[in-house]
Amino acid sequence: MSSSLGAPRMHAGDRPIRSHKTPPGGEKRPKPPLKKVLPQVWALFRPRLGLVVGSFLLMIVNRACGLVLPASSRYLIDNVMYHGQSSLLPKIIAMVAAATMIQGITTYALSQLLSTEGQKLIAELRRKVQEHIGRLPVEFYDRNRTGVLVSRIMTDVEGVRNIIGTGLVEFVGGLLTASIAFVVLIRLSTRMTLLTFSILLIFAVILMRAFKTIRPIFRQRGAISAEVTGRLTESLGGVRVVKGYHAEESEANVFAGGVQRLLTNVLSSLRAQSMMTLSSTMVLGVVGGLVMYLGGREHTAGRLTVGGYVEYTMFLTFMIAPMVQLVSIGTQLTEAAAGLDRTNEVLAELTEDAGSKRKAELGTLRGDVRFEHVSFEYEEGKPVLHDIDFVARPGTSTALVGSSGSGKSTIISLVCAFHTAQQGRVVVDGVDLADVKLSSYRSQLGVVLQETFLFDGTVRENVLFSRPEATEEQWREACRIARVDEFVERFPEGYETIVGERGVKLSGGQRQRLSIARAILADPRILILDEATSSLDSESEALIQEGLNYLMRGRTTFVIAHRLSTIRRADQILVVEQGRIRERGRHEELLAMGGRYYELYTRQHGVEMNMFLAPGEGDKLEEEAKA
Ligand SMILES: Nc1ncnc2c1ncn2[C@@H]1O[C@H](COP(=O)(O)OP(=O)(O)OP(=O)(O)O)[C@@H](O)[C@H]1O
Repeated sequence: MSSSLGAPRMHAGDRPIRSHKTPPGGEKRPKPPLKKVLPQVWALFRPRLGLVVGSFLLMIVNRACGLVLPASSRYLIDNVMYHGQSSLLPKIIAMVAAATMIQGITTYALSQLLSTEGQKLIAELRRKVQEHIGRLPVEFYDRNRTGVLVSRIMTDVEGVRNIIGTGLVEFVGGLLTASIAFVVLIRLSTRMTLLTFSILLIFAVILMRAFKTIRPIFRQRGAISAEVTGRLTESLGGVRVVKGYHAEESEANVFAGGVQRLLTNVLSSLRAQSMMTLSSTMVLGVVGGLVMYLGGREHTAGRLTVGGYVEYTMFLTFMIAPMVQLVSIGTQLTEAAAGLDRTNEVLAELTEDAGSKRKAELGTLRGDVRFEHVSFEYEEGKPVLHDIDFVARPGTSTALVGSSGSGKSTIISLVCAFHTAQQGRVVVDGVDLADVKLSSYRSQLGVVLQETFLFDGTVRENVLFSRPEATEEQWREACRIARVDEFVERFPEGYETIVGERGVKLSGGQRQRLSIARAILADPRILILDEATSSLDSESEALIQEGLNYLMRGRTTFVIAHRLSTIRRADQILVVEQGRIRERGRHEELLAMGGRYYELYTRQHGVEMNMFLAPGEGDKLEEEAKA
C-alpha cells in the first residue's frame, strides 16, 4: 500500500498542468496570443476601472509637469540671461517649483495607488489559485510536481503587478512623454530631429531584438527555478532516506546541476543586458555628437538660439529615456501576460465538484457502500481493477488483503471518490458516488494512514485539523480515547508542544495515536484505515488497537490490513489479486477454503514470520496451534 492514497506512482511531475497546452519544465513556452491575453487583462481592469482611469489622469498631469523644467530653460537663457528680462526670473522659478511639487505629489499618489492595488491583486490571485488547486482532482496532483504548483501559486501571479501596478501606466506615460517631446523637438528643429530620430529608431529596433532574446531566458529561469526548488524540497523532506542510503553526495550533485543551469541562464541574460548597456551608451554618444554638430551649425546659421539649443537637448533626453523604458516595460508586460495566462490556465482546470453532474447532497450517511461491477484504469488501456463487486453494510468492516500492486489502494481511492470508475458504479446509501457533491460526502469520511500526516504545528492544532470548530471538551475527549493524553502530558508544554514538520519529534506509535484522535474527533461515517506494516512494541500496539477498536465501532470501515487481529475481526475479507477479487469471506471460512488466502496466510510458515502478524500476536497463534 502506498503511504498516501492515490499518491503519484510515477514521477509525473515533469508532465504539464495540461498536457496539450504546456510543454515540460525547461522548454520554451509558446507566447500566448494577444487575442487570448487581452480579454484576461481586461478582466483584471474591469473591477478597478475607476482607479485605472484616475491614475491615467494623474499620470497626464504628472508628465505635463515634468516638461515644465525643460520648456522653461529656453526662456531663462534667451530672455533672462541674453536679453536681461529679469522680471521673468521669479515667474519662471515659481512655475518650475510649482510644477516640480505637483510632479512629486502625483508621483507619490500614483505609486501608492497602483502599487498597493497591484500587491492586493497579487494576494487575491494567490488566494484564488491556491484555493482552486486545492479543489482539483487527485489526477491533477499526479500530473504536476509540487515545486511547479508552488511556483504557479507564488511566482506566476507576481507579474500582474506590472499590469495593474505601475507597469502599464508607466508604459502609457512614457509613450505620452515621448510623443510630446517629439512634437516639441520637431518644432525646434525639424532637420535635427528627423536625423536623430532615425538613429534612435534603429537603436529601438536593436533593443527590441535584444529583449526578444532575453525574454525566453527569463521564462526558462522560472521553470528551472521551480524544478530546482521542487527537488530541493523533496530531498530536504526525505533527509532520513537520503542519509540512510548515504545519498548526500548524489543529492548534492543533483542540486549542483540545477544551480549550474540557473547560473548559465543568469549569465546568458547578463551578457545580453551588458550588450544592451554598451550599445545604448554608444548610441547616446553618437546622438550627442550629432546634436552638438548640427546644433552648432544651426546656431551659426541663426536658426537656433542658445536657449533653443539647451531646450532641445533637454527635450531630447525626455524622448530617449521613455523610449528605452518603453522597450523594457514592454518586455515586463509580455512576461506578466504570460504569467497571467498560466494562472488562468490553472484556474480553468475543472475542480472535482465542477460540472452539472455532482449535484446530489448526502445527508448523514448510514454507510452502506456497494461496488457494482467496477472496472478502473489510471491510464487508458491499462486496466487496474476488473469487475469489482461487493457490499459493505453499514457499520461493518471490510479488510482488503492481497499482494503488492494488486489494487487495494485503488479500491480505497474509489471509496474516497478520488477517482471515478470507468465502468460500473460505486454506490453509497443508494446514491452513485459519481453524482455526489463531494463536500457533502468527504466531510463524513475519515482516514488514518500508516504514514501519519502531521503539520508543523502544536499537538492541539494537529488534532483539531479534522474539525477545527470542535470544543476543547471534544478534542480532549478524543485525545483521551486515543491515549494521546498519556504522552502529551509528559511534555512540558502539553498540547501546545510543536510536533515538528511531519511530526518527527513524535515516535511512530505516538503519531498513530494522534492520527486516531484526529479521526475520532472527525466522527466519520466511513472510515479508511491503512494499517502500518512496521512493527511497534507490543505496548504501543495494544494502545493503538484499543483506539482503533473504539474508532471502528459503528462505522463502515475499509482497512488495508496487515494485522491478524484486524483481519480476524473483519466482517468480510476481500482477497484482491491482479485487480480482481479472488476470494471473499471471513477469516475462518477463507482458511478452510485452502485457497489464495490460506497461501498468503501460511506462506511464510513460521508463525513469527507471518505477514499478518503484529507484535504479540504470534504467542496467541502458537497457543491456538498447540490447542
Ligand atoms: N496514480 C497512478 N497512476 C497510474 N497507475 C497507478 C497509480 N496508482 C497506482 N497505479 C497502478 O495501479 C496498480 C494497483 O496499485 P495499488 O496502489 O492499488 O496497489 P496496492 O494493492 O495498494 O499495492 P501496495 O500494497 O503495494 O500498496 C499498480 O499496478 C500501480 O502501479
